[in-house]
Amino acid sequence: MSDESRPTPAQTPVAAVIPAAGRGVRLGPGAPKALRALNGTPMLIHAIRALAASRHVSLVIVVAPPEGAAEVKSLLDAHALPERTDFLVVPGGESRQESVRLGLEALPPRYGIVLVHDAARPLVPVDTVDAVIEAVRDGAPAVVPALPLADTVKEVEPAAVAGDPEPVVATPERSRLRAVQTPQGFDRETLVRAHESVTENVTDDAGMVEQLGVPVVAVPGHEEAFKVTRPLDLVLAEAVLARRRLNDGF
Ligand SMILES: Nc1ccn([C@@H]2O[C@H](COP(=O)(O)OP(=O)(O)OP(=O)(O)O)[C@@H](O)[C@H]2O)c(=O)n1
Ligand SMILES: C[C@](O)(CO)[C@H](O)COP(=O)(O)O
Repeated sequence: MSDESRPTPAQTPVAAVIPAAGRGVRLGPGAPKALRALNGTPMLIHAIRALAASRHVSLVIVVAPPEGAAEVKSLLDAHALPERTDFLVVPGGESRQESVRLGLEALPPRYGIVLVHDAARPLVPVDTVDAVIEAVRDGAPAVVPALPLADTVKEVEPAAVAGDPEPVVATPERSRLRAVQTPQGFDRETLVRAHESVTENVTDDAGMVEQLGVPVVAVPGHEEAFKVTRPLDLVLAEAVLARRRLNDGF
């Protein structure tokens, strides 16, 4: 692409990949986590709406449970979603990492900025999404939303048997630690390179970019962007939705 036809950072199209192929084992028995309801609407639909609420996001790629792509397509057809956003559904893989990679493989060439957002973080506010996009547009190759910790964190020697006492080996300085959320935002080339070259198991996409030696920056996250992981998180998510309804006056 010549310099003249290359989009400026402010024009670079933004796509979001939403990995939604996990089972949700920690949530307990039931449908795949992303398809479970929050106030009557599937968690995945909340997450899609949260990303599509950003006027910068013009494509959302949903990575569905491997056998559930048709069901997810029907769900998208059955729920009101912004008309200015395009949607694609692809089947996911065995791990989050593989699901994100499969989502990236479906990404059309014109998208230069990619967000990766857990379906399990259905309530992320649009201001957080936009803050991540803005930091990438300002030149950061990888951006994570992050919050300071409320708890003191200990590093332990993990017990061989769950529940056994674990020797504490270190106490990292809490003021330097952050709990990292999604959406994480990337310059497309950087994220694709990370997924092509990093094979170790990592728990987030920014961790893969760090392994390339590329800098990652953190911007303020939001307490409502928490991850629905265990049953108590469902209670909290429904309480947040109830509070939003009250605040919105309906
Ligand atoms: N093979 C997988 C595993 C996870 N995910 C997605 O990655 C996100 C974060 O994962 P997590 O919250 O751990 O979800 P699960 O893997 O479903 O949870 P659990 O570990 O309790 O089974 C979720 O949106 C989940 O659907 C995915 O797309 N493909
Ligand atoms: C990507 C993530 O949400 C950042 O906090 C998190 O690492 C996902 O971890 P999980 O164990 O796969 O839920």
